Amino acid sequence: MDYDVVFIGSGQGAWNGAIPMAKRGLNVAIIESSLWGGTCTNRGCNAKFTLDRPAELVFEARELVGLGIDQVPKINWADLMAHKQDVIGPLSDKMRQRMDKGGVHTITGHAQFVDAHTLRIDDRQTITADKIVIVTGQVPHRLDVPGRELMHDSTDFLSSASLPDRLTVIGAGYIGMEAASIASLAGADVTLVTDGNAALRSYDQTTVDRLVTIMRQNGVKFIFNQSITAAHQIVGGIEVTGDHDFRLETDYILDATGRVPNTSGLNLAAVNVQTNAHGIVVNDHLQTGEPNVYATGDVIAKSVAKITPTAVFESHYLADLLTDQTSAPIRYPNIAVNVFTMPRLASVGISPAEARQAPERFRVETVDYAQDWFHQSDNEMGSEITLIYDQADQLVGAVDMSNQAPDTINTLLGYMELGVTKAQLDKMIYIFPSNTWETRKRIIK
Ligand SMILES: Cc1cc2nc3c(=O)[nH]c(=O)nc-3n(C[C@H](O)[C@H](O)[C@H](O)COP(=O)(O)OP(=O)(O)OC[C@H]3O[C@@H](n4cnc5c(N)ncnc54)[C@H](O)[C@@H]3O)c2cc1C
Ligand SMILES: NC(=O)c1ccc[n+]([C@@H]2O[C@H](COP(=O)([O-])OP(=O)(O)OC[C@H]3O[C@@H](n4cnc5c(N)ncnc54)[C@H](O)[C@@H]3O)[C@@H](O)[C@H]2O)c1
Repeated sequence: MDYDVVFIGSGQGAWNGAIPMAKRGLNVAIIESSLWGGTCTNRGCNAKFTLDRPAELVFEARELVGLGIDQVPKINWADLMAHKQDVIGPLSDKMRQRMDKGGVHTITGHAQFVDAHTLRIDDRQTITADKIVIVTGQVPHRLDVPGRELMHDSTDFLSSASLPDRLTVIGAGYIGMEAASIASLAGADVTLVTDGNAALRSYDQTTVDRLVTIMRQNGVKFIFNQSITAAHQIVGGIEVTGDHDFRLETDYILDATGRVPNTSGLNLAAVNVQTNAHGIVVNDHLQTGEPNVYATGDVIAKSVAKITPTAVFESHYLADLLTDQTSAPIRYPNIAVNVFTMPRLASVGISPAEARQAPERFRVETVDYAQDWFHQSDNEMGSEITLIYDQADQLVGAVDMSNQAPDTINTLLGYMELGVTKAQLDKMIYIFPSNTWETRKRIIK
C-alpha cells in the first residue's frame, strides 16, 4: 500500500485528525480538489465572520443612538470585501503548508474510488491505502426552477464585489439568516423568503420569534410560507415569482435553501458505502459498510449539528481510533451552537421546549435583559437568556439571544460539562464588570 491512511478532502474534518496521525507515525495523505482547508476556512465560517465584524459594530452603534451615539458608522462594502480577501485569500496556501509541515502528504486533484483500497486522482494517478476517510463535506442545494442561473449561492455572496441595493434571500436557516443580517446592516434592502412558517427550526422558537422581530426592526422583511417558482431578468433588475401570484423585484438572489452531502463524484458504486438523504451512513466508529473506509464531517448522516466543531471532534476521534488510542464508540458531549445574526442566538443542552414538557424534571428560568443594568448599558432591548436546571439544581441547558451570546454559552458549556456547582462558582473571582461575571451571577443568585 502507498499510504496507511488517505483522506479525501482537506477540511476541518480531515486535517485535524490527519496531522496527529502523521505525528504518531502513520504514512498519511490528504487529497484536495479545490482550496486547502475546505469550506469553513475559505468560503464558510472565516469569510462570513470577517464580513460580519463591521455589521456587529453597526448594530451595536444603532442600539445606542440617542444614548451617546449620534452617527452610526456606514459600511463600505468594497473596502470590506478587499479586507476579507486579504484575510481569507492566503489561508488556503497556509493550510497546505500546515499540513505539509505536520508530516501529511498533500495531493491536488479530484479523487474517486476504484475499489475499497484504491483511489484514482484526476485520471492521472492511482494510489492505494490501507484506510480511506471520506471528508468531502456538503455543497449548496440549488432550487430547480426556471431562472436558477440568476440565483447565487453562499460562496458567491461571500465574494460579491458590490452590495446589491435589493437582496432577496431564499431560506431562513443559518446561511439565510446570517446573510440577511450582514447585508441589511451593510445597507441593502433585504427580503427573506422561506417556504416554511418558521426560521432556524433547530432553535428554540420562542426566542427565534424575538430574533425575527429585532431583525425586522432593523430592516429585514420576512415572508414566510412562500415557495419560489421562477426568476427572470427584467429591465433594471430581476423578478422573483412564486405561488399565490407572488412577485418581487430585486437585484440579487441568494439561494440559501440548504446544503447537500457531496458524494456524487466519488464513484461510491465501486465500494460498499451506503448513503441516504443526509449523507454517508456510518456506524458509531465512523466506519462505512466497507470496513476500511471511514467518513467524518459534514458528509456523514448524523443527528448532531453539521458545524466545524463537530467535524473537528470526529477527526480527533478518528486519529485516536486509527492509532489504537481508543476502541470505544464515538460519544458526543454537549454541543454549543450559534447563529451569527445580530443579535447572536446561541444554545446548548436541553432545549426549553423539551424541559417544559417535563416540569417534574426541569426548571426553566427566562431573564429579560431589558431588566438588567449590564445589558441596559448597551441598550440591548429584546434580548434574553433562558436557563434550564435539573432536579439537583444543576444547569443542563441554556439559550441566549444577545450580542455576547457565543461567549455566554461557551462559558455555560464549561459549567455543564465539568459539573460545576453553584457553591464552586461562588468561590470564583471573575473580572467585574464582564459578561462572565453577569452569567455566573445569574446562576448563583
Ligand atoms: C456560508 C457558511 C458559513 C458557515 N459558518 C459556520 C460557522 O460560523 N461555524 C461553524 O461551526 N460552521 C459553519 N459552517 C459549516 C462548516 O463550514 C462545516 O461544518 C465544515 O466546513 C465541515 O468541514 P468538512 O471537513 O466536513 O467539509 P468541508 O470543509 O466542506 O471540506 C470538504 C473538502 O473536500 C473537497 N472535496 C470534495 N470532493 C472531493 C474529491 N472527490 N476529491 C478531492 N477533494 C474533494 C472539497 O473541495 C472541500 O475542500 C458554515 C458553512 C457555510 C457554507
Ligand atoms: N453559524 C453556524 O454554525 C453556521 C452558519 C452557516 C452554515 N452552517 C451550516 O451550513 C449548513 C447549511 O445551512 P443552511 O442555512 O443553508 O441550511 P438549512 O437547511 O438550515 O436551511 C435551509 C432553509 O431553506 C428553506 N428552504 C428549503 N427549500 C426551500 C424552498 N424550496 N423555498 C424556500 N425556502 C426553502 C428551509 O425552510 C430553511 O429555512 C448547516 O449544516 C449548518 O450547520 C452553520
